Formats: sequence, structure tokens, C-alpha cells
Amino acid sequence: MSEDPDASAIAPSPSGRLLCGGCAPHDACRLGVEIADARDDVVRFEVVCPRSWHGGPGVAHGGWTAAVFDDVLSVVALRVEPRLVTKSLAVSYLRPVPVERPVQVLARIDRHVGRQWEVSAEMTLAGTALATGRAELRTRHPHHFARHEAWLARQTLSPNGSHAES
Ligand SMILES: CCCCCCCCCC(=O)SCCNC(=O)CCNC(=O)[C@H](O)C(C)(C)COP(=O)(O)OP(=O)(O)OC[C@H]1O[C@@H](n2cnc3c(N)ncnc32)[C@H](O)[C@@H]1OP(=O)(O)O
Repeated sequence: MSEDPDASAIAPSPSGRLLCGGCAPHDACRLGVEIADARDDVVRFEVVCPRSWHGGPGVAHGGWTAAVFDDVLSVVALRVEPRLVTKSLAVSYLRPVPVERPVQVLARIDRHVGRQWEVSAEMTLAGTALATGRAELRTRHPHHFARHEAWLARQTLSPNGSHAES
């Protein structure tokens, strides 16, 4: 990568959306997440699971639900600190999530001390909880991506395809 990877920070897209690197070129969230309202440490989202993410008949794949929580839990803190990574993510699946049906997600910052963030969210439909998520986030170290790239460059592929430190 020729640019400084650590300069990377989420900035609003041309239409004002906060999007990840994969979605920014589309100017739309491919997970179906939209911010509905943002106040202080709480953000409300409207989310629609695209049918392409179904895992069972008419219901979302659990990986979609986890990705949505990773996204919304980051967004709630990204509004304050643009350089974050997820350290841990826990999801409780309470009821199936329907595809192509708007559901609400409320995400909040529970605790923020130094580089450490604790955030949580609930996904509901008509007031009934479908899933909850909780994450620990970290403000990135200044050379987070550069360190990763340097580490990766030291890994060599062996003839059987496995990696070894060179
Ligand atoms: C819609 C808007 C956009 C939404 C975007 C969606 C956002 C999605 C957010 C994500 O999903 S981020 C991607 C998933 N998360 C990661 O890839 C994070 C990977 N984990 C880490 O980089 C580290 O474990 C972490 C920075 C979380 C550690 O933080 P800590 O505060 O717990 O520990 P610390 O910083 O002391 O580092 C612990 C160890 O990791 C090492 N370390 C930290 N950062 C590193 C790094 N960048 N490269 C290599 N090693 C690293 C560090 O040196 C140290 O090594 P030792 O144990 O040997 O001392």
C-alpha cells in the first residue's frame, strides 16, 4: 500500500452516511444499516436484512446479525473517536430476524476510559428484542495498520501453502 494506512479514518460519504471501506464506493450499506437518529451517546438505526443474507427460510444468517452489531457498535463510538477497532464482540440471538423487514437497533456507549470503550445494542421488532450485542472497542495505536503490514510482509508462504515467519 503506498498511502499511509494509519491515516485511514471513517469520514461521511457524499450522501452523509458513515460507511465502511467496502461500502463507501457504493454509497450504501450492503448490510442494510441506516442511522435514524443520533443523540449524545445513543444512536438509533433502522436496519433491513437483504434477502441475500438469509440463513434459513425468510430469516437472517447469524453472521449478518453479528456484522450488523459490529457495525452499529462501532458507529456509536466513531462519532466521538474516528480511529477504532473491535477487540471483542458478543451476540445473543433471542429470536429469528426476518429478512426484508425493518428492525430497529439502539446502540449506546456504556463506558469510555482512555483507549477503552464498552458499547452495547439491542435489535427489536415492534418492541420485542430479537438480539443483543456487546463489544469492547479500542482506540487504535498510531501505527496499527503499519505494524500489521510490516508483520504480514515478514510472513512467507511455504510450498504447502502455510505461513511461516521469515
Ligand atoms: C459504518 C461505519 C464504519 C463501520 C466500520 C465497521 C468497523 C468495524 C470495526 C472492526 O471490526 S475492526 C476489525 C476487527 N478488529 C481487529 O482487527 C482488531 C485486532 N486486534 C488488535 O489489533 C489488538 O488485539 C487490539 C488493538 C484490540 C489490542 O488492544 P488492547 O488494548 O487490548 O491491547 P494492547 O494495545 O496492549 O495490545 C495487545 C497486544 O497486541 C499487540 N498489538 C496491538 N496492536 C497491534 C497491531 N496493530 N499489530 C500487531 N500487534 C499489535 C500489542 O503489541 C500487544 O502485544 P503483546 O501482548 O505481545 O505485548
